[in-house]
Amino acid sequence: MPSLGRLHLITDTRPGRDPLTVLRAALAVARAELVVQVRVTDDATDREAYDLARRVVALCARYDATCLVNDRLHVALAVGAAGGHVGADDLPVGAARRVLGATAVLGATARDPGTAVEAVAAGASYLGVGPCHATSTKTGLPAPIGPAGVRAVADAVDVPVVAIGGVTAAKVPALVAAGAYGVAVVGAVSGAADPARATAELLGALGC
Ligand SMILES: Cc1ncc(COP(=O)(O)OP(=O)(O)O)c(N)n1
Ligand SMILES: Cc1nc(C(=O)O)sc1CCOP(=O)(O)O
Ligand SMILES: [Mg+2]
Repeated sequence: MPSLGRLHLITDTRPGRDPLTVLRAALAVARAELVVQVRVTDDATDREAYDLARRVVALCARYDATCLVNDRLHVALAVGAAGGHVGADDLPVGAARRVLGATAVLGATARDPGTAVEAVAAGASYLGVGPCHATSTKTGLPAPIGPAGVRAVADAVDVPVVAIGGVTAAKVPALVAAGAYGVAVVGAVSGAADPARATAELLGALGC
């Protein structure tokens, strides 16, 4: 299984955002340390997801960075991504593992230790854990679990824990101290005036 980067950038495809421009800026700074998760809005077509994902795979390949695809595992396979990420509304982790194969990177969302242990037993190779802090990027989330919630999950599993939800560079040290291996962000990079600088700040906070 490929080693996992510690900074995960999730594409922001909301209206007015320019995910590929943001990605180019982030890749130039983070290079192989970056994991890019292609996440499109639920109303996007598979063709739109495919078109974005194949462009992201090509950009990542220039830097030896990792591309994952959120939810749509057939798109991950179609574009030759390194793997995918699933949550409670997606294929179960075991089924996702069967789809992607034994060597793919497979992330699963876990908000508590019990779910985390089950996800790892079913084949998850890392866990997305959150929401750590309040976020306006995604609606319908439960209350933030904070660093203590991250610690509870990290103590229960032996795969990398990637903290997500309202993560900024300033919040990274407490999350790492709680056992997070890495962080996943949307707004901290996509919403920054200078995405390259924001990427550098996140990497610095991670100690990369
Ligand atoms: C790294 C990471 N962690 C959690 C999620 C959330 O996945 P999910 O719960 O399936 O929600 P959607 O992203 O599909 O709306 C994630 N994408 N990445
Ligand atoms: C896509 C997503 N999933 C979350 C979860 O907790 O499952 S939080 C989130 C959005 C993260 O965006 P930002 O970095 O802008 O807060
Ligand atoms: Mg999902």
